[in-house]
Amino acid sequence: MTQPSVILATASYDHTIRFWEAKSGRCYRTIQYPDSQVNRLEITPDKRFLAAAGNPHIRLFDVNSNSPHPVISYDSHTSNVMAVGFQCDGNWMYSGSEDGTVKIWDLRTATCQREYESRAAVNTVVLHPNQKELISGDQNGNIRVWDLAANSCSCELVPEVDTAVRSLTVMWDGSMVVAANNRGTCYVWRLLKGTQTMTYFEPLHKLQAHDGYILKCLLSPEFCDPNRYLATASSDHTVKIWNVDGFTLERVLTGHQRWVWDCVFSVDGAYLITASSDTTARLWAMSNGETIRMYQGHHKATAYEPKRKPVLLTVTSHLHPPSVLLDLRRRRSAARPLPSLKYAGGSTAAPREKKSKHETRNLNMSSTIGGSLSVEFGCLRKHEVRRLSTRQGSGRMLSIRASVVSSPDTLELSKANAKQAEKMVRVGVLGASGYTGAEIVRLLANHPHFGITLMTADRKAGQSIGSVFPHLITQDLPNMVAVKDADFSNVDAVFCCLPHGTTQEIIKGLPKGLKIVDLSADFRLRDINEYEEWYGLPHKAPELQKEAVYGLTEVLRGEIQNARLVANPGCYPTSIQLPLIPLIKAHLIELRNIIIDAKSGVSGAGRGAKEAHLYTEIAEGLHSYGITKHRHVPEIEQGLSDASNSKITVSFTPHLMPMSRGMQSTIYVEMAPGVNTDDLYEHLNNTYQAEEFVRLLEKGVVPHTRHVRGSNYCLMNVFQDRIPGRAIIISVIDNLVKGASGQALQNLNLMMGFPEDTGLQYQPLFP
Ligand SMILES: NC(=O)C1=CN([C@@H]2O[C@H](COP(=O)(O)OP(=O)(O)OC[C@H]3O[C@@H](n4cnc5c(N)ncnc54)[C@H](OP(=O)(O)O)[C@@H]3O)[C@@H](O)[C@H]2O)C=CC1
Ligand SMILES: CC(=O)N[C@@H](CCC(=O)OP(=O)(O)O)C(=O)O
Repeated sequence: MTQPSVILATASYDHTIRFWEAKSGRCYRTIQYPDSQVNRLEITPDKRFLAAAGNPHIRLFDVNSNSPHPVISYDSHTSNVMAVGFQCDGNWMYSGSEDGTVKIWDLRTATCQREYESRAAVNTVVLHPNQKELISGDQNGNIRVWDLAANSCSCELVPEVDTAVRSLTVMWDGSMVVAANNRGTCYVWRLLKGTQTMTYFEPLHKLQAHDGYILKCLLSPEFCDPNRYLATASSDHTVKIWNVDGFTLERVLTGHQRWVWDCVFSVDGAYLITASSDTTARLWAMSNGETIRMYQGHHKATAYEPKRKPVLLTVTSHLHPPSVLLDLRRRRSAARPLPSLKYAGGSTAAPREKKSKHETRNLNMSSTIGGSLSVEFGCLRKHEVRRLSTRQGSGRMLSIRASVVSSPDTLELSKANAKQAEKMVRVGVLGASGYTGAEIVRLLANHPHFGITLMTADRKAGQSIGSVFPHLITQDLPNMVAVKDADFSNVDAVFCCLPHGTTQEIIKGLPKGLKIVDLSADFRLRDINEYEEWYGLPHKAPELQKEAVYGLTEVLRGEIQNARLVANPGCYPTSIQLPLIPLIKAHLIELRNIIIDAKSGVSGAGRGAKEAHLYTEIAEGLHSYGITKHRHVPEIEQGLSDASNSKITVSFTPHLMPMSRGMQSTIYVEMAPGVNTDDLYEHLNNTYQAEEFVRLLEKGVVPHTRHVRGSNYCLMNVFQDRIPGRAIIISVIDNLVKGASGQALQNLNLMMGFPEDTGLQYQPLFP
């Protein structure tokens, strides 16, 4: 699909996001956002995705698809997300929330890489065009500058004590910043480059722009130059356009019937789009201030919202008039503040000094760059760098500043520094003498933050890892001990690589503070009766089952991040659910007649000696087993049924292949009426294009197990069946990596707040 040159999207408290044809005013796509209001929209710099900030998620939608589902969700805020934006090359995303934090996210893995704690609800965040400083404004009236290189708060400004800062905007060339507040006032600072990376704020102007609240302020884009404008959208139903040269009023845009919440310039600055709680968005010509088009379709607040809460509209756009074919890398963000309950007579709504309309005041402020106090401006200026707490990853306090590399562009931890600065996560491997345990040891050999302090075995207790697995002889690790002799005082997290049936009691006995990834099947089935039926064993830890989170990373990332106990999926279920869940969620395939023909390497059965796994029984042939009765059936059906909200029954036949590792699932499905294999391909491609480990091959290319050997990848593809209306999906993984230890490590990375691919960047071993 070709990239649209015009993107205009709005969202509202009516729980929908709408895409509009800018010229005709037609709404051509509506996305439901069922579980929250949408506070804020932003388009990625490559214009492929739309970020929608809700409560408490940020979700990324594909601009070019018709999918109602997000491509990825960013889930660690705990309250309304009020601001979202992107680094200019789209390497990372930032956000601000009513939970009082500003976060930086790895776009692809959805992990929070940094967290800065403000002391009040964050209403607005902007990124300085130098890409090195985030500026946030909060409900208590504080403006804070977060120096990304130093990883600290480098400056605090309080233009008006206890008056919420609703919106911030930075000039495209980084020369000026404007803050707008609840009293209708704009504060303007000239930005000056300091001796190091730090920017200095020189008070420049105070503008009493509106009598009501200013809900959004926005400086015009680069291609407006040499004319420079400031737009201020207000609760007084108007938008005012100010000439930045002297801050004189250029024009007043009137027409909206209620509060104007948001506005955004077209790329060339010739148009402004506004969004109002009168449920309309409007396109205005900057040349004469007239409405050119109205966008109508949003509704009043839904039953979800408290009565009388205003309908809030937010807008984002990439409006490219055909004559303008310039790439705008520094397009300004379309930040939009939310209503606050404090508006209704709260402390922030103190009586205002009555001023003449349009009055501007040049306060002739001190030009001292490092001045500690500018009384005229009513603003405290702290040149002393203040260290507010910062966090690395989701929740891990970073106590040592030097542990962050100086390159704010990549925001990656310097491995060397991080090792020095941070405590290693001490990992226990229960069942290290088995296949999946040994695979964990192999993967952790290159992990910068995880170190093994404990390993257990049963028959092989007392032995060294090198004696049991000579390929791991180089690993300087403690000898394996029996579980009963294990000392967990030296352990932060555990991989449990034990046979099912033995695991529940062992995990129940572990110290409560440990993070646990269980590779066995003991906590995968939510329904304990189902576990007992399929595994023929009583469940020994039903209370723990309630807290266990199923660890299919790409599907349940948000839950996994916050989990203490993760039930790592089975290998067959991983290879099957990864392609089927997105297709089911998008209603692209029928829920009946799903037939799965799956093949596994023999290591899938573990290292224990069994007659059926002798070379003579396995070699030179194919061995079907567990027909209709395999214990992965309820696990597969649980995941697919969750995706469809209805009970799904599958036909699943596993086979043993004469190979040591690898797994292929060949899945036969019926497509929904009107759907073809291109639709399935497109949807899977969209779903997984931002994923590191799940990849759709080029059309027609067949996935083979030999192409994932030793790696954490899942490769898949879709083929047209000869029977009309049916499709064949092939998915391959390495059963010991993505099917077990690799996915387990991906999950523990998430649980400990590290990028989820840490220690997993092995390319497949081929041939
Ligand atoms: N192999 C695979 O591809 C996959 C496996 N899994 C699951 O991961 C878990 C581990 O599998 P895998 O590594 O293949 O199994 P293995 O049989 O290779 O290893 C089992 C491990 O558990 C130890 N162990 C066995 N019985 C006990 C016991 N009663 N108490 C304490 N420790 C015990 C063994 O010690 P010792 O060797 O000293 O006797 C060994 O370290 C299983 O639940 C399996 O179903 C999940 C996905 C894929
Ligand atoms: C080849 C082979 O025997 N494979 C195993 C599945 C491996 C796996 O994922 O087992 P868990 O569900 O116990 O974790 C089996 O079919 O039982």
